Amino acid sequence: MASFRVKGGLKLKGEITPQGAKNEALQILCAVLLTAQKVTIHKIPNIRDVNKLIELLGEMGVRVEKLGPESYSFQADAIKLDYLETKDFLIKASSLRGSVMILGPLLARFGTGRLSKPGGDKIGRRRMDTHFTGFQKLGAEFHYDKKKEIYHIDGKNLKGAYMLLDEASVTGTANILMAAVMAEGKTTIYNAACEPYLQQLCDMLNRMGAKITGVGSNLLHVEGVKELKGTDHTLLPDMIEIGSFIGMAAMTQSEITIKDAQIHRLGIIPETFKRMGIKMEFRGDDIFIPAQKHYEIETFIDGSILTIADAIWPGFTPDLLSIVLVTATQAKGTVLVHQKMFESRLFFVDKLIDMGAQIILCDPHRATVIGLDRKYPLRGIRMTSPDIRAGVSLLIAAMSAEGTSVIDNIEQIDRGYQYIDQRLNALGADIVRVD
Ligand SMILES: CC(=O)N[C@H]1[C@@H](OP(=O)(O)OP(=O)(O)OC[C@H]2O[C@@H](n3ccc(=O)[nH]c3=O)[C@H](O)[C@@H]2O)O[C@H](CO)[C@@H](O)[C@@H]1O
Ligand SMILES: C=C(OP(=O)(O)O)C(=O)O
Repeated sequence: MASFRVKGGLKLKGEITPQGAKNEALQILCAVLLTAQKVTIHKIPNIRDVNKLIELLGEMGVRVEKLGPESYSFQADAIKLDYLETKDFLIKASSLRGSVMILGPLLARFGTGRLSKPGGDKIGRRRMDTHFTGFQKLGAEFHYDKKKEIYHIDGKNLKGAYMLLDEASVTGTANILMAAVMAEGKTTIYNAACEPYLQQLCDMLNRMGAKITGVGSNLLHVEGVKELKGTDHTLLPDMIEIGSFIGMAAMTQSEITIKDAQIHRLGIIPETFKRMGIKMEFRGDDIFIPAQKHYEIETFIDGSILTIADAIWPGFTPDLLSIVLVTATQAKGTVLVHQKMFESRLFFVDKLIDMGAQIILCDPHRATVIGLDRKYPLRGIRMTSPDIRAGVSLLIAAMSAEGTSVIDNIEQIDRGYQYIDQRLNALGADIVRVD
């Protein structure tokens, strides 16, 4: 288990370029299974989850070629379906959440898929019903081996269907969409998730020959085609990394420019940080955050305490609520953070409380943060990172704190943030990786 030793109280200065988006990468990488032709992908981040998925694709028979530091080509012209029956496959596939999205493409192209319980953050229940109900609507048969915890999905000759998803699941929508693109006839997916990464997936599939309309809305229409061809795709900048850098700049009183942020695809994210009093300027496609001694959380118009809650896109992404929460600890004012989607994602606040933050955990979904307005700095402590976003929130807390902190279990952070220690040290941070 590796750790970060973080010297607090340092101000950062300079430019940082966001990595390619983790959660988009996981969808796009699974989509390479949909064609026997070559697919080239650019801006692939060098992070644990993505590397694991690339390795898994390689084991499945996909020919993987590294073309440059962030570019790869993939060719799925010799998939070894018998590998899906091995223990090695089940173990590797279950080590990350994103692997669940190999099921849709496998079903579409080969009429069969297998998976053991997918991994990912332990942040509450993470059900998969939406995925399987969608596959069943297309005519596939689903079987769950309870003893071995293996999901089986089988079905040749999928047929297009109308479906109203029981929840706008991100990976569920991607999975069903990829299963539907080669189903016979017309599929309609209502209550689809529509975040930018899904829009990117739709655009990529359309370039491969799919016929999807309604992109960007929660009503997708798919006209099935016989086969798909190769394409080139470039990932968006990671919006969760961008949000993390905004929070980090405010907490550490740093002057940072986030380069090439594709601001028009960030939805409500910049506005939400602005409501916390954080000043930022859009300079072309860069976000300039000046060093700011104080930032004051707005209230609602009637003077009541601001609530920041997650919601499906175009609402505020749940993956940034932990960052909002830590950033509020040194703001002036009070905010109620309401994590509606996941029930175990706020428990990391006990570490922030140990550091001196004023937080009341109201229940598993809600925490009230009373900002200290920098009257008292947080204190450096030793702590463990429970999940990817809490991990980065603790890193931000440690960077702003007085003294030195140690963060254990940084494998969680490495799941989704590329060379984060080196990139932040280049701006003036002091983070040492201890193995
Ligand atoms: C690999 C990947 O892409 N992971 C992301 C993906 O996970 P993932 O696709 O697994 O998450 P889902 O969108 O399926 O659902 C997330 C949670 O929200 C609940 N839910 C979802 C939709 C809804 O309308 N109502 C509702 O309550 C679900 O029951 C679940 O507990 O989307 C999540 C929600 O943005 C993000 O946190 C994850 O980072
Ligand atoms: C929850 C997340 O990831 P995963 O779905 O891979 O666990 C995340 O990226 O914040």
